[in-house]
Amino acid sequence: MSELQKQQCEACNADAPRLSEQEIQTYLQQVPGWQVKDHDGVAILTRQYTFKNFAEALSFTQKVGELAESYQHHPALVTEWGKVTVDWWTHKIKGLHRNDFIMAAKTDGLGG
Ligand SMILES: C[C@H](O)[C@H](O)[C@H]1CNC2=NC(N)=NC(=O)C2=N1
Repeated sequence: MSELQKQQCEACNADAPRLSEQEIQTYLQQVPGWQVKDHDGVAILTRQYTFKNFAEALSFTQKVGELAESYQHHPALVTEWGKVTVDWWTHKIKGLHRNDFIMAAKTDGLGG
């Protein structure tokens, strides 16, 4: 299990600072497969997982949903045939917080 996977999300409020570009680059190295994309000026951490069929993609989506509920930190999820796209960001700060990288590492731990 990676260091990020073991960490807990801390409560994040609107005053929490967004990660700097340098911090983002450092954290990205710890979650191979994840990328940062820009959505209307908001940085989002994204990854696609592939599966054999729709049922497996849906089952993984459900697991990510349960993880999200347990941490009260919620991603955008797109489920397609053989594919799930997971986007993490922190709505309250309109950008990336360390929590998003922790959740990305925990998502990888679900065995997608
Ligand atoms: C009250 C509740 O905990 C907040 O609105 C949470 C819900 N889930 C969340 N999920 C994410 N990804 N970012 C947030 O800022 C966020 N806020």
